Amino acid sequence: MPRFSANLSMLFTERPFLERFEAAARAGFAAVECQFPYDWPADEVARAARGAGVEVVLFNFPAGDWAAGERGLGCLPGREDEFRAGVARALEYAAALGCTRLNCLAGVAPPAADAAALRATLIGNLRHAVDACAPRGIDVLVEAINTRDVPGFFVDRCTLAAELVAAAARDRLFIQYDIYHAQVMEGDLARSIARLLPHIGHIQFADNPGRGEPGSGEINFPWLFAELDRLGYAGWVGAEYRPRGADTESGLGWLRA
Ligand SMILES: O=C(O)[C@@H](O)C(=O)CO
Ligand SMILES: [Mg+2]
Repeated sequence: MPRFSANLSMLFTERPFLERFEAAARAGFAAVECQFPYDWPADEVARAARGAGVEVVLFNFPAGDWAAGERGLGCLPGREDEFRAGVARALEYAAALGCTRLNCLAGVAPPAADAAALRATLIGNLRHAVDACAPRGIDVLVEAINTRDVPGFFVDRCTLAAELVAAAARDRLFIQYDIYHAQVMEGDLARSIARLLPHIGHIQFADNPGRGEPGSGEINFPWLFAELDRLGYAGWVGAEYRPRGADTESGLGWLRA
């Protein structure tokens, strides 16, 4: 079985954030990840992870005004300074948490924006992020998000994420392969993972439809997890789903299968 991490932005949300680290450890996770740790002081997050004995394996760069509907800054012309300040802030947290993977969310394309300008902005920001992170031993990832859930998201397919990684031409820049988003937009999961494997730095999953735990939708996770082993994927696989039951624990049968 792959090495699983619990995404604390979606799992164990029945508890306050800083208590989720211990809950994940008790449930059997050796590692955790989250989307944004920035609402809590880095030293408090580090203390929670250390106290629970779990590794923090990934989080996102700051992604703009989330409450206002922004879903990332990477592709947005004119927001480069804000993106770069976010990289610096993420590096502060990564140092405190010992985290070596940071994910870049490209953002939602502004209406009538020039796609070439968005692409150039994203590539420039990815290069900046890698140039800032790589000397610290930190990988940068770019994640494709489905446009049914996030209409207009600029990087909507793993094939596009792969193309951007190639165009940026930087070491330590990888795809964050989210199985849920890939199933919604592209399907053909096993073959696309196999084809992109050398460029995948992290995998996340949820079932489809509904973004719930394995077994709540159409994806054959027992087979797919075994395929990740057969393919030799040695990275982390992040459980990033909405538990269907009253609490996270009741939906962890997949972890114990
Ligand atoms: O798939 C997702 O939604 C997350 O990985 C994320 O960070 C963007 O919300
Ligand atoms: Mg994801």
